[in-house]
Amino acid sequence: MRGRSTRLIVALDTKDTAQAVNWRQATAAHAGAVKLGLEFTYASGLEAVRAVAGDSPLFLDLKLHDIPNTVASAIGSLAGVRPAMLTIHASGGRAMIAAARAAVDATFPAQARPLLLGVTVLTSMDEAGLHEIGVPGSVKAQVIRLGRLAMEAGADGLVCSPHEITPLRQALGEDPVLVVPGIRPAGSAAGDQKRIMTPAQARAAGADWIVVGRPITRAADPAAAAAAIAAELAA
Ligand SMILES: O=c1ccn([C@@H]2O[C@H](COP(=O)(O)O)[C@@H](O)[C@H]2O)c(=O)[nH]1
Repeated sequence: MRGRSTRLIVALDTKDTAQAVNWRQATAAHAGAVKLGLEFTYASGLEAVRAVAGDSPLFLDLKLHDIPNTVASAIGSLAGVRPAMLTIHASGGRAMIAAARAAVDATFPAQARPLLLGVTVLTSMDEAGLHEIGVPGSVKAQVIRLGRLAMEAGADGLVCSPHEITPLRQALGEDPVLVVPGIRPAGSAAGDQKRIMTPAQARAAGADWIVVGRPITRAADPAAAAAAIAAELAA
């Protein structure tokens, strides 16, 4: 068991600003950060992202994936958003990750620099899905391959499923910050997620952060759902 605690990020996946603010306020006592991603940002823009995040640390999950120059320029456009974490796809390759690293360092002052996280294999993919896109072997091997590449090229951490926390720690040690979606409290629907665990299982494996969306935001009482997950993490 690692000495680090596991904190909750609530994924505010909606197009609606008022709804996102409601969820943030309802869950703030139980969450360490909020996630805003493609759905909200495309619908409402970066100014709304900043406004919704308010005082909460912001996990800006835009999963950038393009040529190095374009990714670096996109990061340069995020100065006013002040994220605490931002994501790129590790499959964009070494040069893209290195360009993202340089852009983060150039864009943000040291004391307000977001963690740069490499998304490894999406938690909605299983081995069959991976083979279909031409990647042979296991999900675990691909996550370790991309995780190692991302860390070598300058990432601060990785996005992975709970199933790869232990293999990543064995391969890369304690340095990478591991942000872990694919979390489902016992009894909640998996939906499109393929590689899932409960909050307690992800904590036991050593997640730094878990990312939870629909089990909270689609619950009849989002505040109670977030409180239950926070209690599971603290138990
Ligand atoms: O591999 C990944 C990377 C990011 N996500 C994001 O996490 C949340 C999960 O939401 P749920 O509703 O709890 O499934 C969502 O915002 C994804 O974009 C991920 O699931 N998997």
